[in-house]
Amino acid sequence: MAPGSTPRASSAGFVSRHAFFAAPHRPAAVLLTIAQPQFNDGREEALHSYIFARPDVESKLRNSPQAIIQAIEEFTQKQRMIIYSAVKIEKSRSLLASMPSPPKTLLEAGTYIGNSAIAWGDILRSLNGGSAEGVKVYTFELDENFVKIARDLVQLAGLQDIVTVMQGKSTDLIRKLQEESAIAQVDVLFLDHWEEAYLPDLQLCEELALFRKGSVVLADNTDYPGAPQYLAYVKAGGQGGEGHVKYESVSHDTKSKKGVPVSQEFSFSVQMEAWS
Ligand SMILES: C[S@@+](CC[C@H](N)C(=O)[O-])C[C@H]1O[C@@H](n2cnc3c(N)ncnc32)[C@H](O)[C@@H]1O
Repeated sequence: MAPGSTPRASSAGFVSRHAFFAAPHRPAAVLLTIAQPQFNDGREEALHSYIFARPDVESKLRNSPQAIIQAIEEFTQKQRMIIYSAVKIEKSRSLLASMPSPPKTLLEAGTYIGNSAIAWGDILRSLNGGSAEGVKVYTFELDENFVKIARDLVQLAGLQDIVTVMQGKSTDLIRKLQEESAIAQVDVLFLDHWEEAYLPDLQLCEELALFRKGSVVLADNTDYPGAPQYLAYVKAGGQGGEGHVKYESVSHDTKSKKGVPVSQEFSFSVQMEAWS
């Protein structure tokens, strides 16, 4: 999609997500070589139809998160989609598996069609010995059509007891969950919505004291489309000062299908007390 054009039914945030195409720090060569993401033009409904019309939907896909993720991946070979790729999921799986205690609560900002939410549900359940007890993934999405598709896929994956798809703005929903005491602590925060919201949502989790020592924050696309303020913040270790989270942060590079390097930022809250 050309910069400046609009999707069929625009999602809130679309324009600002694409504002980076005109960002002065982006070299022109990069602008020309990276295919621009397209979404909300009917491809999400096409994915839904593709999955549910498959002859093996009941025999192979039902209650099999990994088979569903693979089916989504197969569909994306024909139609590009703005999903967290299988290679990133596997990298994240290893990272979460290395946490000293298995993560039980994960917040995801940016559900889209539910691909990564299904992966998180599957990963957390398996890291907790195959049990759904106390394991929760809350995922947030602005677009009501995407929410419906994600809920259907989560249900197909048999993860509805673990994964809750919530419609609305991530900031409002994080606050709501905390106010309703649905969450007291967050083991993993995954940021995969519009990049300008990464830092405000991270700081909201800090303000609400949702992190513990050892909580992990994963952020996708920190280099492109790019979340420069967020990156600067976590790379500096956080804002500093008494009561604030101190982060240690490392970038992981993977390559997109077209060979374009894309970066994820894995940040660990290593200290919750005063620091200087
Ligand atoms: C890159 S996609 C997420 C991909 C998804 N994690 C996956 O792997 O399938 C980003 C999604 O974030 C949603 N979004 C953007 N800003 C948001 C916000 N502030 N709150 C909730 N959802 C948001 C968009 O509508 C879009 O569907």
